[in-house]
Amino acid sequence: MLKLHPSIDNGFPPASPDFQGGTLKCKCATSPVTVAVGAQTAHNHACGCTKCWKPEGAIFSQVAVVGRDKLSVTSGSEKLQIVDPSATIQRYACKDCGTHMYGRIENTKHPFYGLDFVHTELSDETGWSPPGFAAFVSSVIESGVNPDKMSEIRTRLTELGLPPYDCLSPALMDAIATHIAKQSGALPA
Ligand SMILES: N[C@@H](CCC(=O)N[C@@H](CS)C(=O)NCC(=O)O)C(=O)O
Ligand SMILES: [Zn+2]
Ligand SMILES: [Zn+2]
Repeated sequence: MLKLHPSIDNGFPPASPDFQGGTLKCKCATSPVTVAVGAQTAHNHACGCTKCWKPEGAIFSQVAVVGRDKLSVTSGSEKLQIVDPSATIQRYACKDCGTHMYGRIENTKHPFYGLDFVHTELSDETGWSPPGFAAFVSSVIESGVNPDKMSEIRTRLTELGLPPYDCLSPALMDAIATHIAKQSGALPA
């Protein structure tokens, strides 16, 4: 069976109503970095891009967003370093185990400013919002996936209930374009 991501391959439970978040923990056996997320996440999805963190053996990342005011590093902050300071999303990774603990956008004009990116499978809690689509699917080829596998990958994603897109979902692409049009004046603010 094709393996996409350990939290996705066997299906996933629905979100728990009134779920209030949990604690993300890196993979270090001792002194792990911990991050408290104090709310349910939104827009959870599979991402095939080369920049998003993937667990061992996965070809997709699973990534969701939460308000930056709901996220705090609760231990091991000294082990965090920004993977690529020039990227739009500044991904804070544990320098010992490589796990990305959160991604933050500092550009206040960015459509997603105010949201942090998190991988909720790093938490032991259940009840997080499940993934709803797959983004940047064609990008898995950039990580070395054989292009001949793409049809099988898209079929499997669809079967799992994750419509595959080669950028973000239409709803998110529309939201980004609307934000940009309001900034440029093409649409009334
Ligand atoms: N094809 C590129 C796509 C990278 C990309 O654009 N990733 C998206 C989804 S995470 C993004 O918003 N990136 C912003 C960033 O990485 O800062 C790759 O796989 O590296
Ligand atoms: Zn670690
Ligand atoms: Zn990505």
